[in-house]
Amino acid sequence: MTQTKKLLRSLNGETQSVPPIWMMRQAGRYLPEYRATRAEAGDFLSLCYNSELAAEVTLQPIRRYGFDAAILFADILLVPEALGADLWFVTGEGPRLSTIQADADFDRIKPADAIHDHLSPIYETVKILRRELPEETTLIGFAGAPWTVATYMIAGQGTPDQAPAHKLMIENVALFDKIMDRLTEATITYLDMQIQAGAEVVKIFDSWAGSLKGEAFEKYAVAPTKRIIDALKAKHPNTPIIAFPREAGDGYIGFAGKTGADCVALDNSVTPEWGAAHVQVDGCVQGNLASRHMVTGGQDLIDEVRHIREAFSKGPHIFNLGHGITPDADPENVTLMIETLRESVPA
Ligand SMILES: Cc1c2[nH]c(c1CCC(=O)O)Cc1[nH]c(c(CCC(=O)O)c1C)Cc1[nH]c(c(CCC(=O)O)c1C)Cc1[nH]c(c(C)c1CCC(=O)O)C2
Repeated sequence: MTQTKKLLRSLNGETQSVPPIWMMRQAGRYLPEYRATRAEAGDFLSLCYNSELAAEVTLQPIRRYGFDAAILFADILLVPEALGADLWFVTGEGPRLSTIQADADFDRIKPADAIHDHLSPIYETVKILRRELPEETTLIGFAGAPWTVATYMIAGQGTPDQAPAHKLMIENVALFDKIMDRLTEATITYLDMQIQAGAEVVKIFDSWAGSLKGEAFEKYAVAPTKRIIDALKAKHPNTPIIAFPREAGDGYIGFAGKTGADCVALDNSVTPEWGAAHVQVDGCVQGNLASRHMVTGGQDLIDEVRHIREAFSKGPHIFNLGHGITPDADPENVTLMIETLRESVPA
């Protein structure tokens, strides 16, 4: 079938002179309408589990900017909560979870197929979005990759170097592997349900992939991602999958081939020229404007958008930031980014 949706065309391998664009964390605190809806919901987690309001915040950046894709509003840490972990957010600091440090902690974790009762509001959000999104807008579902989610489940919070997870990997690899397996199974069934509910693309966020090196990268970033993609492709061969092994560096090379991902998202620790030469040679890439440009704006932003568009112009590309937009971003700079990207390309 020939695709008419702009995002799906890039994911099918088409080179477009103006690439599709969306933005990580495009529904977020930099938008006054997001802050108002979040206040109406009460707090961030209540917003995630309120299907009507979660759909509303997903739609806000589509209405304001006309992005080519909408990403389901939820969080990667809802899966550990559905598996039985306690989860809460500390204002100004970030997530907190009950920790897994011993076998007895793992025994309290539920089986993977027990997550759906808890996550049913998320599937409902997906259904509402498929009804309400403009027909040209692609709906992206997502989950965290097992390694990234495990780092939060083990430490009970975000950590700069993921040390508690690395420590458990060394001191009790059997327990560590059990956590990874359970998360891999849960991620497969969670993404399967999102696709059944109407997600047209799914993205796997491995935000802390960069702290895995060598063999550990192969075992805990590449292998679980491949297992998830193999399982999803067996059921949904036509649903494209974006993988984001953030800050993987050389690990980006060959990642699509090794895992079966249709697109690899690049953070801005690599240059677009490097990404084109080493990653786009294998297929579609997504990225990779530094989020700080959404704060600083100006000619610097314009130059960098043109630079990235040009560097990736020889192959399939989805324009995005290298990581999520930050709360201090100026909404006007997002408009400037989109207008610059969509301006007529000099011959
Ligand atoms: C590590 C991680 C998390 N969540 C996520 C990741 C992986 C991507 C990344 O590295 O950013 C992914 C995520 N989180 C959120 C989405 C929704 C879709 C999107 O807009 O991209 C997605 C895809 C909403 C959110 N998730 C969170 C917010 C801010 C919550 C608020 O409104 O206060 C949003 C919009 C909270 C969150 N959630 C998480 C943290 C560490 C935090 C606190 C940091 C922060 O406040 O920005 C865990």
